[in-house]
Amino acid sequence: QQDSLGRINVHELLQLVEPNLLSEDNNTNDFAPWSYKPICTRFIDSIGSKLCVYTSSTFGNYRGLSVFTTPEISRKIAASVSFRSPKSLADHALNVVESRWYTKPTPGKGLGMFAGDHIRPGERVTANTPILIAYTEGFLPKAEREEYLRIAVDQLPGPTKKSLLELSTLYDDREIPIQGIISGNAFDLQIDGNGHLAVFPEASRINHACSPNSQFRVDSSLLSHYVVAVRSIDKDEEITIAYSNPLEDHAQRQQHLKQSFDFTCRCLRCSQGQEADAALNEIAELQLILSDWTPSSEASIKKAEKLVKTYQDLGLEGYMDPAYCHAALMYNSVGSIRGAKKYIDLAIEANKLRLGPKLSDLGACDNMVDEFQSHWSWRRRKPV
Ligand SMILES: C[S@@+](CC[C@H](N)C(=O)[O-])C[C@H]1O[C@@H](n2cnc3c(N)ncnc32)[C@H](O)[C@@H]1O
Repeated sequence: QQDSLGRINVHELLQLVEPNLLSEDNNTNDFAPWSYKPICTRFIDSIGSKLCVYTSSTFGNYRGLSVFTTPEISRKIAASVSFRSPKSLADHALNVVESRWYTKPTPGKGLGMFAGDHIRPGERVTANTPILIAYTEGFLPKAEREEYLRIAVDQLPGPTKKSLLELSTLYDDREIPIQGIISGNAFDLQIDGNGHLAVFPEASRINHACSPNSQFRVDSSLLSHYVVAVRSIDKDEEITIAYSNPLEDHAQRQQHLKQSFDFTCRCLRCSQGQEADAALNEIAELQLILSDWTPSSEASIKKAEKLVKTYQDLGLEGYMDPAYCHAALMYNSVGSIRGAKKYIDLAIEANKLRLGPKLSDLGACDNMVDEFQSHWSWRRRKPV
């Protein structure tokens, strides 16, 4: 039976799955912190493990969480600070029900999320724990994966299960509805170096734009997902994030969005088509010049300021840290601590917004704060 699983049809599979649902441990009822006995697949050679469904009905202030992953990863999740200390979730204001936003239908994009009030740049829009996490794998037959995911969803608390099943679906395949929902709504979550897909139902209602007014980030150590405004958002304005890299050109963005999310983007930038790519080319050109440290370099303060402005004009406020870093280096390289300080502070702020408070990857700008004169870039260029 094991060898033929990949070839049997769904009806046969449905009869097979029940007896094949192996309990991880038949001898004890002690599966805390999980609320149900884990239900596992057989050993999957390519993963080097079985995969099991684990559900906590109480995690995240009784919002609940189901996980389909390996026993080893489930132990890591259970040992994480978010599981051991519910207070840590409160400390980070996670799963707080706020009236900062509401959802309503949008023309051509399904439901969308809108600002219930004016939201300032840097303010949080959502901050939540996931309700479903699934190990990313392509080894289980889809129908079999669906069976386990169905159990994962059925074991969630009623309102949480409802919020998941109401989400939009990427493909209308009645045989694998949960996978349709996951494909259309999940965010990547790395746990212990292993890819997982995680569903955060609030953020799932946020539509895409290529000049988004908000930015998301996932904190795997705290099992949390944040959406933060990157520019001022008016009351009743739609809240948007980027599903694809906004620094890619029009064709690349459209291809990614079509392939991964099955829609054609008609946002302001996309409506200008390839014409808007000229600004991206200008960014690339300016960055190349500003990265040239040879004596014949054409780098200048004017070009650094132009780079910052081009990012802003494209509505890429959430992606500004490289531009600010170039500007900080440029000012420092002509001995202007004032200019360097202004831009390094902006670069750090933008970087934290994008990657979270714990991470810092400023590349060439690293170690510049308060060390302007000992930084490698100090007076590297002749003032013009
Ligand atoms: C994560 S959901 C976003 C919320 C969704 N609109 C809903 O009704 O629940 C992703 C799906 O929303 C739609 N969508 C998101 N952004 C869009 C856009 N800019 N243009 C058209 N459709 C969009 C696509 O169908 C996409 O697969």
